[in-house]
Amino acid sequence: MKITVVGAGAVGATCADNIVRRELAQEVVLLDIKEGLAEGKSLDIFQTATLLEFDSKIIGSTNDYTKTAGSDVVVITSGIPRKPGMTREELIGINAGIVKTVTTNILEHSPDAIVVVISNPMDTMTYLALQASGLPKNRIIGMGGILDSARFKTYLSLAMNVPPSDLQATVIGGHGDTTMIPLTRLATYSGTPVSEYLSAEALQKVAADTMVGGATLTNLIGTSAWYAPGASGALLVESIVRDQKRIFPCCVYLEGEYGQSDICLGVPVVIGKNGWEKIVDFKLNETEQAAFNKSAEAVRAMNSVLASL
Ligand SMILES: NC(=O)c1ccc[n+]([C@@H]2O[C@H](COP(=O)([O-])OP(=O)(O)OC[C@H]3O[C@@H](n4cnc5c(N)ncnc54)[C@H](O)[C@@H]3O)[C@@H](O)[C@H]2O)c1
Ligand SMILES: O=C(O)C[C@H](O)C(=O)O
Repeated sequence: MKITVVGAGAVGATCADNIVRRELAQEVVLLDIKEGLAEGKSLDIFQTATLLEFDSKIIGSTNDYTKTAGSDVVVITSGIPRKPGMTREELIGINAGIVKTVTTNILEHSPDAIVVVISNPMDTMTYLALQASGLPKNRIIGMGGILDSARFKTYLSLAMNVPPSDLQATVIGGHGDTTMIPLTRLATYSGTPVSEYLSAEALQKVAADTMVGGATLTNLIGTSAWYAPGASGALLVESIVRDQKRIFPCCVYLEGEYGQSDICLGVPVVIGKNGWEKIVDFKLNETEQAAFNKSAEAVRAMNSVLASL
């Protein structure tokens, strides 16, 4: 198994680090356009092999795509992150060009790869990667919902004072401050609805905190987050390379599912060796479906900007 991570910045390097620690591939390639960055970070990460006892090799490359040839999975993290006060959507102008070029370069050398898109605005970048590549829809997966769901569980855990790993909670819709939909109705604490532990107001606050989870971190750090994003990317890759068939909310191309078409948006999917293999129907109620439709409207408006770039 061979995995490439494009972008050796904060998210890309953290994702690659998680991938080798979990031994998801014999070979991992970290690639960046900035001279020396990917080589340096890869060497640093590989020097932890004897300390952390993993048996995956990682090498770096400055924009030499021949090194990525034959990759089974490629994770795209290249692109600028937002600064405090910005939305993810404001990154479209610069990141669209980067994601398009990277997708083309990658597929030239790894035509069979499954592509995971992390660069923001992620829903639109996933749609762009699908269009630019012409790949079958199942091989393009946007990562955002896994991260947003992890944040949802974190805020629930803090509010309820219970371990995050005992919580099941999912965020669907777009990966944007106003477009994501934390499904509070379906969240459980080991099978029991969380509404039995939290008041409606408390649950509302958890949902609101989740939606601005990325912005909160960006304001605190000065740039956007990377530990949880990198780990989320690696978890998605793990389900692909180990064919685990885990159900994660991911950004995938919809053709009528959840009432939407010709759009990439976050819905629960089964992830396995073929990429996203099946869309799971959560049977949304009227309010949730209305929120999903509104989210789709916003993402569709952003997708339409692509034509003018
Ligand atoms: N989807 C998510 O859940 C999620 C989570 C966190 C961050 N992000 C997004 O991920 C992206 C990366 O964030 P970051 O914090 O790692 O930023 P960063 O600035 O630390 O790293 C980005 C890297 O991309 C590289 N790069 C730029 N153009 C390139 C090209 N053409 N080819 C190869 N490499 C190129 C840069 O040199 C840089 O090292 C941002 O767009 C950010 O918004 C998404
Ligand atoms: O918040 C951001 O801009 C980065 C990322 O999408 C996140 O949610 O952490």
